[in-house]
Amino acid sequence: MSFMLDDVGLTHSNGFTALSHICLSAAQGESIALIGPSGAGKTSLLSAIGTAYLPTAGQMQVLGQAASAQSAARELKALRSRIGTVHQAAPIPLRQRVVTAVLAGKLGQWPLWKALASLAYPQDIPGAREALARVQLDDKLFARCDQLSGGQLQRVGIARVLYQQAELILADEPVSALDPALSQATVQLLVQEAAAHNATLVASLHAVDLALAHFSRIVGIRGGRVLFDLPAAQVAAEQLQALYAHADGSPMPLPTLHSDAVQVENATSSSAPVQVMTCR
Ligand SMILES: Nc1ncnc2c1ncn2[C@@H]1O[C@H](COP(=O)(O)OP(=O)(O)OP(=O)(O)O)[C@@H](O)[C@H]1O
Repeated sequence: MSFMLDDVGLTHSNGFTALSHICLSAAQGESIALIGPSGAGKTSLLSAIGTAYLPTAGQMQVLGQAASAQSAARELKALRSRIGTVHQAAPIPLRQRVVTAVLAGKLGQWPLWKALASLAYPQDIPGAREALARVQLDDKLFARCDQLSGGQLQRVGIARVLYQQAELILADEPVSALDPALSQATVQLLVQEAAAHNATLVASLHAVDLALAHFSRIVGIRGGRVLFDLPAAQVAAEQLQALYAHADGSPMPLPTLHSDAVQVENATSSSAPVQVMTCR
């Protein structure tokens, strides 16, 4: 088991409940796409699984460890070093060199002396070059991050996670700054790399066609709840209409969906509403 959330809720410090009654688990090596409208709770769910926000209700286990507000800081730090996160906007200091930003993926795994030394002089230049080559950015090895485009910076964030060789990869809109061709190639790369290293991958995506084309399992999130959790081949037009419908139930134009996998344009809305999944 890679992670298991049992009736998890997350209420932020301002009192807003972003997640409720989430029951979700994944076997090690699974690839899961999270889809859902803006504000549905996808980032909150990824943050909870990555232990950046700890659940305020329910139980959670990640990589064999219970993770809660009661967990020791040392245990959480060790756990986080096994989790790689690709952010929508990579949290990379812009004055940093690309090589240093990539090597930062292993700072949590290296002994303190090596981590500090690497900040002064990169400790594994061949490793960083190899990770950058996988996202076609090896020519930028010694460039400063503030000399890169937003899309290139996003790929540096992906190279960092590939270099980290994380057991669990959480990717929050990992291709939001990339053009369609590069988005396709980058999602494919993430899925392939995760599979090659038996890492679990959970990625939130607004591009439903990319999710359906590259991931075997699709989880639909809406209003902080899991609306459906299905093999990609079983995701039908009704599920997508319910997921992206306006609050009053009227259908909303679906986000990017060009794939032949789901013929949503021709779909008629099902009269049976899609039910929110309950834990048991
Ligand atoms: N730190 C926070 N404090 C308070 N509320 C928050 C916080 N983070 C997120 N929220 C709220 O939780 C809800 C879910 O946000 P979240 O970012 O998880 O959605 P999302 O599905 O990732 O959206 P998007 O697709 O637009 O990125 C939103 O209403 C948001 O305003």
